[in-house]
Amino acid sequence: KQNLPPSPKGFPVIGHLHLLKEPVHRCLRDLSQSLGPVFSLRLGSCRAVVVTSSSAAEEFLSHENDVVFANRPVTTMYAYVLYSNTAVSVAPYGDHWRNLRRICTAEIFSPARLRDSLEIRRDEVRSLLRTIQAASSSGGGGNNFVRVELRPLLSGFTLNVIMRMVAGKRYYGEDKVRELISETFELGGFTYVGDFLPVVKLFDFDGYVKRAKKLGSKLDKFLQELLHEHRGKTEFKNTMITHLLTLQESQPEYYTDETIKGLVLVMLFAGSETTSVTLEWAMSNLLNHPDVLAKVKTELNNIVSREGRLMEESDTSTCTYLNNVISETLRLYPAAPLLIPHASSRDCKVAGYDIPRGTWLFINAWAIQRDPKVWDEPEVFKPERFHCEELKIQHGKFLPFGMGRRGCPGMGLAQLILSLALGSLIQCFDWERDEVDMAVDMSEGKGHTMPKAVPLVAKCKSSSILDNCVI
Ligand code: HEM
Repeated sequence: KQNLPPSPKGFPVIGHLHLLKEPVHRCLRDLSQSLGPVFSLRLGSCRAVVVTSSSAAEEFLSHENDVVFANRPVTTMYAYVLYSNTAVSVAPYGDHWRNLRRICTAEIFSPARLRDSLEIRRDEVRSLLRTIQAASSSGGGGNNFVRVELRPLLSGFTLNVIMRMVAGKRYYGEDKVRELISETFELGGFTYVGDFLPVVKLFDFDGYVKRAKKLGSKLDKFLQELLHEHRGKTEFKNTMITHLLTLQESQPEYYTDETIKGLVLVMLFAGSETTSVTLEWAMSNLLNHPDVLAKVKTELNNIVSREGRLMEESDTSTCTYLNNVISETLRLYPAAPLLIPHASSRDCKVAGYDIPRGTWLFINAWAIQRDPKVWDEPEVFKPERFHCEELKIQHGKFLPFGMGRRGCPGMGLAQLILSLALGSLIQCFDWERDEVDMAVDMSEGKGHTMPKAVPLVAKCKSSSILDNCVI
């Protein structure tokens, strides 16, 4: 008798699992065109609701319902990798999660902690610029444009920023962390078929459970070593781990080893690839829109270069057009197109529908941010639209960092990294497409963070500012 959201025709046992094709956000948007902005799917034994309109998103994640949907689905992968689903990104809503979020707000992302780590971000951006400068001079220097493969540079850069903030170490060139992170992404936390069809998990036909267990113990070993190093040595000052270990001494019940390891892992998983993928999309957009690129350069010349210096983090709030470019990139290419799935903790009624307890909730941010009912020329890259400050705070319409209680706590840090890195790349180099007459391919590849299908290769040469400034 329940009034459930509409649903397509499904099969016994598998329900609608067969309908999900990569890229899933596109496939769900297509389904919404016939089923409407709120529809439900049966994924094996799990029920899911998919939301594709800004008003419905706001209703699901608004004050009243936000608390009901503040849970996360429980998955096999995070049971092994994120300490029995207890790390901040996957923990069920409740006291433990609230405590983790409090630690994030007060001890990791507070303005004071971000100020403490400013030098790290500055240093890593300079190191990225030096690498590109070296490549451009080895290509003949002067007026010659040289080819640069940006993906490995950008992903190395963001991983180093996060690793240094967390553990005081650079990891560029060392493959251990990268391998562990990419194996985790490969196993895919919310897409394992065994979480929907328990029989698959029970017999572990594809060896997934075995791999997840093995990966969990490799990650734990790596993290325990990091904690051990930090306990033994005084050279690690001002890292997230030393800070949390100091707090552990006075409040051991809150800051257990497991809590600290879980926080470190989540920072690495949630913070590095999301940011590097966004930088790659932003550069790709700019190469396809040389007029926009020129406008960003002019803004940077007017605010920074005319003072004969390189961009600093303190400039990021003043460079509004640059920030609009980043917002427009996140609108068209959100690194978490379906956010992270939420789950309902009790039966509720939303948008006129009955939603049973335990329902998975997918908010299709990618589709909402391209909805022609909300956005003028939604498929066009137009940073000017963000001149209107209001757009950034209309939660249900622009939600690349999610919204409500489970919204991204790293948003401020991500914006600092994105703005400083993108601004510095544009200030210090002139950029053009690898093949001048051919647009950069903007198709989406496979993966949770919606990476580009074709890694970005661009051409660049040093700007005149580098003649006067030492990086
Ligand atoms: C461009 C960069 C980033 C994007 C687009 C992004 C986006 C998101 C989104 C969409 C969510 C889920 C929100 C929801 O479920 O409603 C999320 C959660 C989260 N993000 Fe980010 N994020 C970024 C960078 C970062 C960084 C740099 C960090 C930390 C170093 C971080 C840490 C987290 C954590 C811990 C959560 C889980 C929150 C919870 O479940 O309570 N993110 N992020």
